[in-house]
Amino acid sequence: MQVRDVLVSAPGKAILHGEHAVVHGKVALAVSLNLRSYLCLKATTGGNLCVNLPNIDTFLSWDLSELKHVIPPVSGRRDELKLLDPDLVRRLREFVGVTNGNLNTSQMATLSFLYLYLSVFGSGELPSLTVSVWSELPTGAGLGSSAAYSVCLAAALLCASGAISSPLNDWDHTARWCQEELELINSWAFQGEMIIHGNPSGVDNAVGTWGGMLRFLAGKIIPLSRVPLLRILLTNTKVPRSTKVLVSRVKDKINKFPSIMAPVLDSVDAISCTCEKVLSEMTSEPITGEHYNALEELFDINQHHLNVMGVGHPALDTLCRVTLAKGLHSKLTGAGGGGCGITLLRPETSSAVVQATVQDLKDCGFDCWETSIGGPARTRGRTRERAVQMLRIKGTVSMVQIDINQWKGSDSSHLISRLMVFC
Ligand SMILES: Nc1ncnc2c1ncn2[C@@H]1O[C@H](COP(=O)(O)OP(=O)(O)OP(=O)(O)O)[C@@H](O)[C@H]1O
Ligand SMILES: C[C@@](O)(CCO)CC(=O)[O-]
Ligand SMILES: [Mg+2]
Repeated sequence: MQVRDVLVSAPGKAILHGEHAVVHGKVALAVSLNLRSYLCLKATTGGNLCVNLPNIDTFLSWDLSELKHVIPPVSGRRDELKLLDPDLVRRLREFVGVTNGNLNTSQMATLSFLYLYLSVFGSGELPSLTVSVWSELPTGAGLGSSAAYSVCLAAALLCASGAISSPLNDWDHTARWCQEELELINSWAFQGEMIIHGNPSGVDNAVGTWGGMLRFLAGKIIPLSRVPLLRILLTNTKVPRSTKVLVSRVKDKINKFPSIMAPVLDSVDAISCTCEKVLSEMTSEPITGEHYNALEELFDINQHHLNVMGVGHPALDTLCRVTLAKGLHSKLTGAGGGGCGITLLRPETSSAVVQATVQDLKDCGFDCWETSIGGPARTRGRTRERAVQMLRIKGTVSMVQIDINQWKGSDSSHLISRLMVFC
């Protein structure tokens, strides 16, 4: 089978409000980050499937003749993408040698890769490929690394199989797919997330696919086009955690104390809706200190709720305390239990205060960096450099032209060069 070489990229995300509650049908607000994952897929002739995942030290190769036996006898192309094919999952778990018990980092990534590969190509001839994924995102830290990985896999495999087009745009050296193709990528990425998370809401893969800021409610995705550009600090406490474990911990708590937890989830829902309203006001009227006061208070209230849900961590408490000492407000982002937190910076926050806060957080052993989220949706009518920069911020899943020279001088050139080592 003839497949095309593909290089794709998808962004990570930060959740402003609604993590965990969104799994239980409440509103979440999430936004893409200018940190991305990159995937290079190359057709080969060796009759095998190779995967290189340098972020998690995983380098594997299988004979296609062995892999063919994993495909269930009645497997065909599935249009219902809301559930996993249990037979294929069971066979793959046997194939990777984990029939029961939890999968480790490498096994989860491998299983979701093989699941998507066999689902996309399983009804025809299996192509010989090398797939390499490299990410700027910390793995398993709350910034949507699993979703960016799944979105890249879905986009590249669908594109290589011819199920979606491979549009390329000379103007900014990236290309995006049409709405229908993005929906297909998103639903396949959701399958990858199901293998990694167990019970994902779908918010992370939606941001990885569409980028920008989204309101997500029970699978319904509403892009928020009118949002202000916000300065934030992202802090990685470096405490390892697993989204799957944390999501199931919250579920257990809800089952144990339904009447106590239901109002907490309702309150988080109201926080997301209130935040959305404040953000919208900030684009339609002059921004005042009151807007920032409200955003800060919403961070504080939500952080308390997340502690009540049992997904806090002493390192996250430290983050909140250290930033508050400088007058800044923080909350965890993503699944919590460690991982990353987000700190809101006000327009008047001086660079001296930012630098001192970053230093204090680094002194706690954390990684910390300033970035921005939100901002206007348009990327047209800008210089190429500005467009590339905006794309990294707004960041839909996109196809990237493989000619590295064209990226010289852009932020991404060194990343793509590193990725090419594996291609
Ligand atoms: N660059 C990568 N290469 C291979 N696998 C990855 C990569 N990034 C993430 N993964 C897979 O995703 C898993 C981490 O997913 P998890 O959902 O726990 O964290 P996250 O997505 O970073 O955080 P959150 O879901 O809170 O946003 C890893 O154990 C690994 O299996
Ligand atoms: C914790 C969670 O709400 C967000 C993880 O980034 C899980 C999910 O929505 O799938
Ligand atoms: Mg995840």
